[in-house]
Amino acid sequence: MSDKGSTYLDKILAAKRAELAAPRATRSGALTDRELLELGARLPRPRDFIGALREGPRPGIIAEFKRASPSAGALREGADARQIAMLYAAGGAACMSVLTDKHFQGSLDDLRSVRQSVSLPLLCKDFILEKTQIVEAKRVGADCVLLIVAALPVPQLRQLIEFAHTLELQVLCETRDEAEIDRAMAAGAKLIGVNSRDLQTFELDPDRAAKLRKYVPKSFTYVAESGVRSIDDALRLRDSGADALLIGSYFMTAEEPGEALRELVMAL
Ligand SMILES: O=P(O)(O)OC[C@@H](O)[C@@H](O)c1c[nH]c2ccccc12
Repeated sequence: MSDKGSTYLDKILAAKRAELAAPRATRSGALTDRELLELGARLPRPRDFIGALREGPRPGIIAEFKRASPSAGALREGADARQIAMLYAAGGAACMSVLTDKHFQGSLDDLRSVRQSVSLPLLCKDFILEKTQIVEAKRVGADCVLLIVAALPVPQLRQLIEFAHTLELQVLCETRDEAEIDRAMAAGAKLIGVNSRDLQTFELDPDRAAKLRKYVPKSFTYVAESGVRSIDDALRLRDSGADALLIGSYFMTAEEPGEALRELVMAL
């Protein structure tokens, strides 16, 4: 157990706030809300991330490009985002996620590279705290953004969901317990994720996503996030009723990421 105030999530969020407070090179840094909305609305229309998950065989796979994680360190030295994206697309991913936060050695450039190489719907996986980040995600080609309920007070969560939806971006709202699921649904989320890894401690509870499935009505799309380490893990989550599985490390550490994905998709 770690004290409140010194958890991993708190540290990452503090670093993110400092990053956001520093003068930025990007155009959207100094804009008013209205200017941000106008800028965001002019960007190309996003793809239908949720539709891609629901149309194909269930559960749809969201394959994640992830260079490293704070808990495991580097996952694949020198990984090339374009190349991995093409392997994921050919291997049968419904969608892709790109980790763009620097604690995971990611960047928005990775997302931009992936956008240039595949047409799959893309999730920008970052610690989003303000509207500028949503516009930046859309600018590099995201179709969906992650919002973490544990990182955002309810009014802010609601406002960011609404802002993303106005820009026609979809939102994956990440939760870890029943109370957070209720907050996500009340705030307007349609795509609900349950992360089996606790971002406060980085500990994995492999049954969490299956246990919490019953709290989310079928009209929402339910994503089981993290901790799939084998085909059996994926089958168990499928049987618990997950609509989609978000999987990163298992593919990134596989000798052949595209093959590992193809085998998993065939087994489901
Ligand atoms: O590598 P895994 O265990 O398959 O997990 C992927 C994804 O769920 C994980 O990267 C993740 C889920 N939510 C997050 C929030 C921030 C950073 C990372 C994450």
